Amino acid sequence: MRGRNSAPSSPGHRLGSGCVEKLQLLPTLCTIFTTCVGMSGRRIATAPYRTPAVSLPCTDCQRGGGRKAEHSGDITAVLCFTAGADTVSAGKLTAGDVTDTGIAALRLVTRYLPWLPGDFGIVEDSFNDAEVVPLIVGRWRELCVTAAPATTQRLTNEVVSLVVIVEEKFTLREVLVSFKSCLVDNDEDVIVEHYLNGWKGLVRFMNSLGTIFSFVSKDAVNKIQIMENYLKGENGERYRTLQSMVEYELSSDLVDVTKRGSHPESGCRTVLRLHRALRWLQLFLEKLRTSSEDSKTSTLCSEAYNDSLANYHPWIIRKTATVAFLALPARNMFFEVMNVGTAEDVVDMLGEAMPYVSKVYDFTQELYSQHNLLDLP
Ligand SMILES: CCCCCCCC/C=C\CCCCCCCC(=O)N[C@@H](COP(=O)(O)O)[C@H](O)/C=C/CCCCCCCCCCCCC
Repeated sequence: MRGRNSAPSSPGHRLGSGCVEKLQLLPTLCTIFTTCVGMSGRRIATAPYRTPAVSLPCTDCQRGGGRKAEHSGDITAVLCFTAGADTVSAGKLTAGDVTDTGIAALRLVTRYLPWLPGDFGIVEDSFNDAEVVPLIVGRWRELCVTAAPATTQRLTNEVVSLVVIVEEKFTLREVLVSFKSCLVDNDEDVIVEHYLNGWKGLVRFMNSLGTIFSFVSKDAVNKIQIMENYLKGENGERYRTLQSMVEYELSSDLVDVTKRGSHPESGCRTVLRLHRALRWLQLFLEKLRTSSEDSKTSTLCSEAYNDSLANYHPWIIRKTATVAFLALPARNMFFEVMNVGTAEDVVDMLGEAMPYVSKVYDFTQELYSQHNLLDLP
């Protein structure tokens, strides 16, 4: 388990080779299968981690009451624990931090700390690699750290820290704002940080649809994390915009151009993967916007996928994605999760958002095309 000062690692690093990553699709396929045929005993809810409000007394910062109002409303909460180590810094938390010890502690907490809001029995299910990664990329806060109420001492001698991570409900508006604000210099450049924020918002949306898409969000989170590591690194300034990133990486020979070699996770390559996914998003959102009330989101999503991302994915991923799309909620429910208002409001907001998403896509496409980067391995 990592402590406060340990460096974050991407899930990809921990998994090792691509083969291992592909193997990880098997549990997803099983989940999809059991969900679809109703054999799992519990269907995946559309918003499994939502709780109505947070009212955590924080004996460390003493701000429990003050934050109560701030956090009222629909939220997503996840508990994480460190055993015998210093507090897990929220910003440094990765899936690797959640161990069997954490799960055991969670069981104890749900039994002994009745003041914790929400149904954490459900959250417990999310304590595995596939689930925790997406949940930590949202906008969350450390609410209650260390020195939890006396009852904590009944947990176990080992558990010394309790971190409560709260994620606010997704709203399409924040994604719109991110994609809008990432365009600079008369739409001639894209700020990487805001671009990633847009993706983080989308990943949160996807997470709220249930665990079935965790294999997708895991990959997206991995790529977001790679880019954030560059931004935080010593050459972070070079990664501030897409233009500067491309210029820097190409001029410093940091891109594997023909086959994967010494730079398998270059910024250029990583953004290219997200960029291709942005095309899918563009097509999907446009289909959603112009769809009729009885349109099937799974069909819209599938069509958008087949016309974009599918061209770059191997058979196993295409099949897995296609089956997962079947679990997408109906159009009205889908719109509801966007948290914008009525269906008309969603359509209006999509109309407002689309030009920005398109501008970001077009700019990136042009930049990559100019530098022959559209086929990076
Ligand atoms: C405003 C709300 C409406 C739309 C909400 C959409 C939310 C979508 C959020 C994230 C989209 C996922 C982005 C996926 C990035 C995939 C990048 C990629 O192609 N990766 C593959 C190649 O990477 P390397 O191996 O070369 O490093 C990787 O192999 C992919 C693995 C995962 C499968 C990706 C399937 C993509 C399906 C996209 C549809 C998501 C469905 C969400 C439904 C709302």
